[in-house]
This record gives sequence, structure tokens and C-alpha cells, in this order.
Amino acid sequence: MLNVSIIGASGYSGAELAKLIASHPNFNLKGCYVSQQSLDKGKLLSDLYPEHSGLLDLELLPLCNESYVQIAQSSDYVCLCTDHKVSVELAPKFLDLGVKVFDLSGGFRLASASQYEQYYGFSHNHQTLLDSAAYGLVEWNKANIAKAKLVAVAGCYPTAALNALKPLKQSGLLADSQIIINAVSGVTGAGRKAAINTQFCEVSLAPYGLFNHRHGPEITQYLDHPILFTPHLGNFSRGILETIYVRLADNVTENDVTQAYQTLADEPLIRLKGRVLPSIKSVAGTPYVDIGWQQQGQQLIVVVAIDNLLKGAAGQALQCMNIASGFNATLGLKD
Ligand SMILES: NC(=O)C1=CN([C@@H]2O[C@H](COP(=O)(O)OP(=O)(O)OC[C@H]3O[C@@H](n4cnc5c(N)ncnc54)[C@H](OP(=O)(O)O)[C@@H]3O)[C@@H](O)[C@H]2O)C=CC1
Ligand SMILES: CC(=O)N[C@@H](CCC(=O)OP(=O)(O)O)C(=O)O
Repeated sequence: MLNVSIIGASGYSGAELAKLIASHPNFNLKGCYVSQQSLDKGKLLSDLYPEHSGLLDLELLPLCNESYVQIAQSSDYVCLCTDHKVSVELAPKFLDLGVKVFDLSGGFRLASASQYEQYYGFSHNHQTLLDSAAYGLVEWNKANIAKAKLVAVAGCYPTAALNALKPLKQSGLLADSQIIINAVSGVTGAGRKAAINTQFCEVSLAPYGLFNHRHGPEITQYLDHPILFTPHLGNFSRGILETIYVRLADNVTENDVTQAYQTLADEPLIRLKGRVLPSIKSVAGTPYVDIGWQQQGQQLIVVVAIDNLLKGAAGQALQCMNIASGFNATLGLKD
């Protein structure tokens, strides 16, 4: 058994990951941590998530100065399910102690430290870690994920967008023009902490982050193509649906597009739906990426859906840990 500790275990992605690890045949959930000042320290994780009574009856421990060495000595892997800035502070500490880190935040996804001021609002002082981190987009980066000491698990919206678009880019089917990505996320995407815009009476369907959402540069970087990304918050709890408007290169046929998507045909968590368009209902609570598309001349509309907490966060993190351990990537997620 490999021991895994989770920092930020009381949050939505942390609790989802705790559930996956506690149910996994080869991983042991060693420790669940929250901040030192957390109102939840000392509670059981199952007090917060009673649906997991019996499975997650672990005490939430405060992360204090003495914790780092204790965690490093007792854990093979540390998962950071914390805010980006917290992850950027924590990851180097664990890496220096020799533990592999899987970071679910955006703290190590972008190529250059200088981008963090603009898109994340803090200065990033770990360019060498940005250089060495493996981007945890499983279908496209298995070899690097397998050997990296730090895995930056891909963002939720980028996971959907990149799986939908990289087959087309790789096959040379995209025209040079900008691709428009309109995305809607459920409210768990915003995390468990209290905020006005995620309150029951406030949530409806509304765009946010126009032109400056941090997932814009993340998608551009890993697609190597200009995009315009607009997220929306929807009034459902989990799932992401993206409608993507693509201009195809001259003379691209429906068969070319279908052939391009065959690149992903053997990926166990990708479901290619062809003309059948995905929905939130078909993916919420599942580890899958559903991709559908329809074409008219040079216009292609691709629709992609994932569960933000599974393929968009904890599920993909578990895949990365499986790959790093030499296990089947979907162990504990499927079948
Ligand atoms: N929700 C989602 O769909 C997705 C989230 N992510 C990323 O995962 C990370 C976590 O997101 P999410 O689960 O939604 O967030 P939540 O707000 O739900 O949870 C954050 C967790 O971090 C803990 N925490 C806060 N500060 C510290 C600290 N200094 N030290 C240790 N623990 C701390 C919180 O507990 P407490 O405050 O009580 O200490 C809580 O357990 C973020 O970076 C997010 O961007 C990635 C993909 C999808
Ligand atoms: C609905 C909502 O607020 N979603 C979050 C994205 C989810 C997330 O936590 O982003 P990462 O994948 O980069 O970690 C947001 O837009 O900030």
C-alpha cells in the first residue's frame, strides 16, 4: 500500500479525493489536513460529509510547522487541494522533504512565473518548479506524469477544452483564427468556502472572468492556438459543459474530423459521442470526458462535458497518482 496525505481535505476537491483514496485497492488515506486556524480542525471528515460515514471517519488535523516532517515520513504522496497561493507555498516544503506532490491548484500549471501576477494576483518565486512540473492532463502527458516529482493536475475547464481541441490541432485541421470557448460550471467549481455569488439565492446563470480568467492562458499554452474563453456559473452543483466554436482549415471533411478524434478512441475515460451532444446529466458524478461535434462546411461546433470534481480535479489527480505508481491509470475510478 502507498500512503497518501491530503492537504485541504475538507474542501470539495479534497473530500472527493479522500473518498477515492479511501476506496482504492493500493492507496491508504494516511492523513487529512486543514489550515491551522480552520473551524473544522478536530472534526471528522465524515462529520462534514455524512454520506461518507464509515469510509471517511478521519480527524481533520491542523497543518502546523511540525506536520511537514511527520507527513513526509509517513506518506509516499502529498495531494494539495488548496488555493493556488497556498499550494505555491506548500509544494516546495514537501518536495524538499522528498515527497511527491500532486497539486490540484493552478499554482504550477503556467510556464512562466511572470504570468502569475496578471492571472492569479500574486507573485510566483519558483520558476524552477514551473519548469520541472509535469502538466497533469492524463491523455496527453503520461510519460512526464510518471516520472515527475511535482504534478500540476490540469484545470477543470482546460481538461475539457484541451481534450476536445488537441485532436483537431494535432491533425492540422484548425484554421488560424481564434477559437471561442463558452463554458458553464456547477457551483462546486467555486469551492466550499462561503461567498456571496455562490449562495443559493444568488446563483442563476451568469458569465464571469471575461478576457482575464486564468484558464485562458492555460488552454492557450497547452493547445498552442489562440482562444477566447468565457466561463459561466450555472445553478447546478456539479459538472462542466463547454460549447466550442471552431473554424476549420480549407477542405476539411467530416471524415477528417472523425479520424482526428480517433486519437482518443483508446482512452478509457474519453467517450466519443459523434453527432450526439453531451450534457451535464451524462457526466455528473462520473470520471468521463464526453465529446460530441457537428460540422457545417468550415464551421465545427464541439460540445464537451466533464464532472468538475472528478475528471476536472480529484479523478484526474487519482489517475496521475496511479500512473506515477505504475498502476492502471483508471484503478479505483472505473470497474
Ligand atoms: N472545486 C473544483 O471543481 C476544482 C478545484 N480545483 C482546485 O483545487 C483547489 C481546492 O479547491 P476546492 O476544493 O474547490 O476548495 P475549497 O475551498 O472547497 O477547499 C479548500 C481547502 O483548503 C483548506 N485550506 C485553506 N487554507 C489552507 C492552508 N493554509 N493550509 C491547509 N489547508 C488550507 C480549506 O480548509 P480550511 O479553510 O478550513 O482550513 C479546505 O479544506 C483550488 O486550488 C482549486 O482551484 C481544481 C479543479 C476543480
Ligand atoms: C465555478 C468556478 O468558480 N470555477 C472556478 C474554476 C474551478 C477551479 O477551481 O479552477 P482550477 O481548475 O484552476 O483549480 C473558477 O472559475 O475559478
